[in-house]
Amino acid sequence: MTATPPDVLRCAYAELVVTDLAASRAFYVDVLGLVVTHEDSSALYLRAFEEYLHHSLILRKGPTAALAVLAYRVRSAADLDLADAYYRSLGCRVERRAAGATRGIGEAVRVIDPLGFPVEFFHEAEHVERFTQRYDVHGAGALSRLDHFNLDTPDVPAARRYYEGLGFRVSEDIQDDEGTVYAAWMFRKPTVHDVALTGGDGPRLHHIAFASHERHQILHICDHLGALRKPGMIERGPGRHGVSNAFYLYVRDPDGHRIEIYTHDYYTGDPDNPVITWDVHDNQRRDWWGNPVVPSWYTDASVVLDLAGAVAPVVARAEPREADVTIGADGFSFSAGSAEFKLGEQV
Ligand SMILES: O=C1C=CC(S(=O)(=O)O)=CC1(O)O
Ligand SMILES: [Ca+2]
Ligand SMILES: [Fe+2]
Repeated sequence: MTATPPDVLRCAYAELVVTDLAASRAFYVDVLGLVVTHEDSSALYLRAFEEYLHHSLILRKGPTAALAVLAYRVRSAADLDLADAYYRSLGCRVERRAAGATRGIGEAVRVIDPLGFPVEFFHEAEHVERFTQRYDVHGAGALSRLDHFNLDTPDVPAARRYYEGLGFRVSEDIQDDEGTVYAAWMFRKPTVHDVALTGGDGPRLHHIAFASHERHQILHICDHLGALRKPGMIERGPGRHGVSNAFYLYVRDPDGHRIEIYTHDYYTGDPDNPVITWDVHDNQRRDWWGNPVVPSWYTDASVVLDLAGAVAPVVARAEPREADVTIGADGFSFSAGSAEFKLGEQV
């Protein structure tokens, strides 16, 4: 009999290993405006303005830039035993962590999931001041909350089945007419996604996304990076996504970790929420305006650690790669079903 999965509420925090804590602090606090809940010589605990749990991002100093853990909040403490049994039934490495093993987080279950990612499930967490209306401390680029994780994984259908087993539903995906699946977006909270599965060499972290309330906050972050003479930290965008319809920006932190800033997408909470499937050749799927996707967006991602802190081996994607097959918003462009042809940069 299949074990009962934990009741996942949402993506809740990530821990990134960074090689220069001061440089990272300058980026995440001074440019992105995240609030410092706690800091010491080895780590920064950060949150966005609408968040009242201790943190949604930990930056920990270390020798190799990597993802240390992705954490999902579960509905109750009872879900920790369900998580423990569920992952043991899947044959995964499982660790129980006492309250406080991670500052601000209660008892937790940490696993290496079937896709090779370090994932934690927790319920209890320390509450701190929620800065929703502390407009006196919001900067012009204020971020409201953590929105999603995007994961590079070689076999998207297998990853989709694994997350469906956890009760996640698909909101959108990208396929071709041979049935190859290039990416899928899946949710527990009623938005487009808590996790996106991007077909690629993995396990690797493609990005972590924070939501802002307005497009002007995204534009301010771009202007701020320009003022710092650091436009190279802007990797892709600003623009309007086809998938999710969110206004977006991708930036690269001092270690190359990718962070997306993402304005609100759309509500997905009804049981009959329609799934949107995009053709991989539709040049509006990744950018509604048909702008090319920079090659680094397809190639670069952060390695992940195992429970002992070693870098996990990366498995190459066997299926076709999106950047190789599409002439959509990644190079030469045409809109699905139309003769319009727009020359872009060839990948
Ligand atoms: O959050 C996202 C929503 C949409 C897209 S896409 O580039 O429009 O496919 C990418 C993304 O996964 O980062
Ligand atoms: Ca651009
Ligand atoms: Fe994203």
